[in-house]
Amino acid sequence: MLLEGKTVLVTGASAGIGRAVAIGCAAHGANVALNFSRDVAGANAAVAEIEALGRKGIAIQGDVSDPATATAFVAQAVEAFGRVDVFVNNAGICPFHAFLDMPVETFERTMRVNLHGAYFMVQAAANQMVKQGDGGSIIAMSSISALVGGEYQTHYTPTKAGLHSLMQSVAIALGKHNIRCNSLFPGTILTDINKDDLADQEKRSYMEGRIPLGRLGQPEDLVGPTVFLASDLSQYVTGASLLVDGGAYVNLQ
Ligand SMILES: NC(=O)C1=CN([C@@H]2O[C@H](COP(=O)(O)OP(=O)(O)OC[C@H]3O[C@@H](n4cnc5c(N)ncnc54)[C@H](O)[C@@H]3O)[C@@H](O)[C@H]2O)C=CC1
Ligand SMILES: C[C@H](O)[C@@H]1OC(=O)[C@H](O)[C@@H]1O
Repeated sequence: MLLEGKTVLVTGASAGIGRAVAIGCAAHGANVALNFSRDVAGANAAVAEIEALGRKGIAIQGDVSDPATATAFVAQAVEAFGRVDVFVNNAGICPFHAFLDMPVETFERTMRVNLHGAYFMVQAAANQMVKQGDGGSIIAMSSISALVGGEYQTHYTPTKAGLHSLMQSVAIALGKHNIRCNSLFPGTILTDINKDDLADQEKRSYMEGRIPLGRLGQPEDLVGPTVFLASDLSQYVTGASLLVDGGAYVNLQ
């Protein structure tokens, strides 16, 4: 088991990629603390799946845009499991909207959830890992959107580039503590975040056609890459990023 005995924390884990990754880490031996914002039923169902795998799970409610959520999440996870080995910053929103009339509130909310929230979560997890004194792994669910733009994502893509940049800088700041910090760059993964956008069949077919592996991603496609970065298999990997996009990024023509 690659994550036997490790404690993994995942934000935004009641649904989608976060939920798949939380359950996937448990399948590889970890106990998992889940942050969630509103979906109590989804969070409890994920904990039940983790427990069915013979691992411990705990769901802790909190809006990541509030910096106080970060310290509370880490403190409650430590109270439950004693330590933090792996922190996965996953929570995120992408309310698609045109650039020219982007509401200030939509812009600011996206920044606060995706980037400000990540900053304080990563800081809280890192402080706990430093206190423990034996290293750790921090993983940011960035995006292919860190590298390329989106017409209706002008508020979102900068947060994903920012997350990747944050991982690069904290990889330097935390290397002396043997805390590794890396980004995952998912392509288009079928979740609630893009359900409405991909309800447009023409757009969905276009997106599928861009992917050399011939399909859109599923949340479970992120489990292997996350477990790799969480585990000692990647012990010399830090400040890195990994595309998980079926090849979409390299497909110019
Ligand atoms: N689905 C996709 O195509 C891609 C998704 N991503 C990223 O993956 C991450 C997960 O997204 P998905 O699973 O696709 O979407 P999702 O909408 O299914 O999941 C997002 C999760 O974040 C939680 N969340 C939202 N705001 C929150 C807040 N203020 N506090 C705490 N939790 C909050 C939601 O409750 C939900 O559990 C996001 O950061 C997203 O940007 C990156 C690349 C592609
Ligand atoms: C929500 C989008 O479908 C998704 O989010 C990302 O980060 C990807 O680039 C996709 O555009």
